[in-house]
Amino acid sequence: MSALTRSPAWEALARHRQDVSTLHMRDLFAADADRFNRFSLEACGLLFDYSKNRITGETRTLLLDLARQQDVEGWRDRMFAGERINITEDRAVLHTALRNRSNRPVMVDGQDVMPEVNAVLHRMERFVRQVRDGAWTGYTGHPITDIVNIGIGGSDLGPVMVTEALTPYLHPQIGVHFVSNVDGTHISETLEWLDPETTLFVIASKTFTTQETLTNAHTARRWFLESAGDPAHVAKHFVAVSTNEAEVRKFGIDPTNMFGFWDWVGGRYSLWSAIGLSIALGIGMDRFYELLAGAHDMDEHFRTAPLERNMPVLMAMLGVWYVNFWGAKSHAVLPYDQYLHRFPAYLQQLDMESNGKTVDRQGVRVDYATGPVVFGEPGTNGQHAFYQLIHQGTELVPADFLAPAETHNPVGDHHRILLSNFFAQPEALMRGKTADEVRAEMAKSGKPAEAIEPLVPHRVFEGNKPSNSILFKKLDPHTLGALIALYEHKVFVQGIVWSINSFDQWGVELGKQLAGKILPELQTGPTAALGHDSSTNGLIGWYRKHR
Ligand SMILES: O=P(O)(O)OC[C@H]1O[C@H](O)[C@H](O)[C@@H](O)[C@@H]1O
Repeated sequence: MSALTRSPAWEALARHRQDVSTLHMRDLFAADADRFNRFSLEACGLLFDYSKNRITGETRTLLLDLARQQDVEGWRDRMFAGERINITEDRAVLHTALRNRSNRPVMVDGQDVMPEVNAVLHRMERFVRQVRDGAWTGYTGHPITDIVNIGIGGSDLGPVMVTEALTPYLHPQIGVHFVSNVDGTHISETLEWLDPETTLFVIASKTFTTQETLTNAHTARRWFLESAGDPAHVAKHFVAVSTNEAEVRKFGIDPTNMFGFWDWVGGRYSLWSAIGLSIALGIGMDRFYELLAGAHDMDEHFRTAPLERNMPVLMAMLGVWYVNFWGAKSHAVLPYDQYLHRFPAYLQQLDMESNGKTVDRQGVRVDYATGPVVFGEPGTNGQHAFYQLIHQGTELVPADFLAPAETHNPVGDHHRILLSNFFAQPEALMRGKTADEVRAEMAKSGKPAEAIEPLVPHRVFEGNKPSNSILFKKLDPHTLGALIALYEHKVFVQGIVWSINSFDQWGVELGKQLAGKILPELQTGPTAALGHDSSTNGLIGWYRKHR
């Protein structure tokens, strides 16, 4: 047994789990009119209601005991202080420095990184202003009308999610597009509508060695040069965001057109760095600073609030409660805001790439579950698709519901209807419907009792399904920044509790290596020998015959 599962705080929670196994939230609410006040808090413009969880006051105390036992506060302070907590890559973890609007010095190896962070922000600011004002022109002298961000993973999901979320703030004359997939369809369909004379490509890659991104970038350059002819024009139409100047040069982008960042920024935490350039080009630098300020507010809350009132910590510990003590394998994120339609996809990388680990920081296999499968869709769409399983399936699926009080698009009754669903679903999940309630309801139809009875089990909802509700005034840059940082810190806290390193992603490598080996095999004739398992050989063989 691992030290964690033998630890006093863990064992106390395991015992407590038995004590509360028969409690129903319906009864907890009935017994305590003040439950909402006791289990909700507001910070950074977000209202976080966690009263619809299978918890009592004692559960919260015991969960926070576990957080303290695992030294969440110590690790948090070490992260903010720039210690090399990413031990497998020997790196600091400092995305918080990128949005450190207080400018308090942040030291890495004895040097304050804030002057460098601010210098890049200022360069971005100048460039963003030029492009948005039409002062930066293409090779024929026309202003830029379209930005294409080419990147993948952290160099795509953050920028695309934020740009979609902040659509109401986008420049009316500049379109922002994202190409990530190496499937030629993605770039072909994007370029189809664009004019090389007025298109600016942002090649976003921390390493500048990612196969998908470089393949797409080369295709974009070929497409551009078909019209522009002279490679000297590339300078007006291609900029790079990277930590790797040598590779940027090799690709043919002048370092004066490169925006840098640092190895202490993880890919999935990089939207706050120059990787956010496409966001800033879309919404403008002032709005980008508001996004950073929202995240910084959440950083300050996370850093200073006592654990009992600390939103990311509470959220994280509720996740631990379900994953480790109730056997939940998944977690749903359900934004009732169409602009947040890529938020679940973004969180999949943030959460699953960070905490999808089987060994602890010492390299020892863990004997407890780590990160859940994260999924989600905007409400109300999900309600008409997969909510059935959350309501009546055998799996326990804790869910986060998110919604703005105010909409950017006040058309007719839409927002009230949307919000009525946002309020109804968590209530329904919590309350459920008893057999007697089903009978009473069905009796109103005048059906005889013997016809009703066989149908009753199908219509019973057990209820007691946990959810968090997050409400905010309006989805603006500041609020979005706070919301993203909330989830970042949630994932961090969980990684600390599980004693894993949330900041590497070695799991991604094996597939990359094998793809590299297979690529040349796809170019050879149909009978060339293959050295894989019979399934992979069979699949490649079929492809060779049918291509
Ligand atoms: O920014 P890049 O170096 O191109 O990396 C892009 C992405 O690919 C990698 O495989 C990692 O799994 C991601 O964490 C990363 O964000």
